[in-house]
Amino acid sequence: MTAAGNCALQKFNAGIVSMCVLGFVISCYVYTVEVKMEENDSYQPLCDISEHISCSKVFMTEYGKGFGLFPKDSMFNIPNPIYGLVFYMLVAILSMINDYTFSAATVVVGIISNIFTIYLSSILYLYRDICIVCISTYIINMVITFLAVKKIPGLFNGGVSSRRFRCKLEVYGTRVGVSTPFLLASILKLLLRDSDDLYVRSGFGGA
Ligand SMILES: C/C(=C\C[C@@]12O[C@]1(C)C(=O)c1ccccc1C2=O)CCC[C@H](C)CCC[C@H](C)CCCC(C)C
Repeated sequence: MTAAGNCALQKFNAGIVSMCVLGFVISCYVYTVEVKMEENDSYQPLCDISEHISCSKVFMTEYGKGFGLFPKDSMFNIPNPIYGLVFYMLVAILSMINDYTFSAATVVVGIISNIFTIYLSSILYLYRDICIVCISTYIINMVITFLAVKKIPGLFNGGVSSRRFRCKLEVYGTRVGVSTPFLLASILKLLLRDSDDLYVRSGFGGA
């Protein structure tokens, strides 16, 4: 059976790629919030809901750049969401290659991302902060790793899982593939327009 005809693989790939798109969009959002916060002190992002449910509280700490692991002048001391963008792009590419080595690599990268999740959530706990966008990326990383592990048996011919899946997702798969860039663009536009409103409002407050 060819990889393309294996519906189990298609299902897992569609799942992983969807999670990567979601993670990519969230990372874009986090990055725009960080940029706007640096431009304007009174900017209030949508993810700041209350004192303890706040995203901006941790973005501006030393852990918001290079995960707080690198010295200030290091070239790795870049905003965490940039790492996120590279990570989700990498996982999406790796997962679409239905080869044992690349699938194993997806699992390894997924496990590394879960180690970062444990580290970052312990920092959220120390700050007694609930950062919704951060926690969403933790859940996404867990789902990606779970799907990447489940995909492995489907790589082998006559894998146990392949018989159970009928190719219902073939249509869904192509539809997602075509519309994803458009969906992504409209979500981003919506998010940016919303935060611009807040930006203007808070700007008027100060003027
Ligand atoms: C938006 C994002 C994570 C959110 C957040 O990082 C944010 C924004 C942050 O400021 C923060 C502050 C304090 C505590 C927690 C947080 C976070 O939660 C992306 C994660 C993606 C994932 C966790 C990346 C996995 C890392 C790769 C495997 C690459 C590592 C590369 C190494 C060279 C460092």
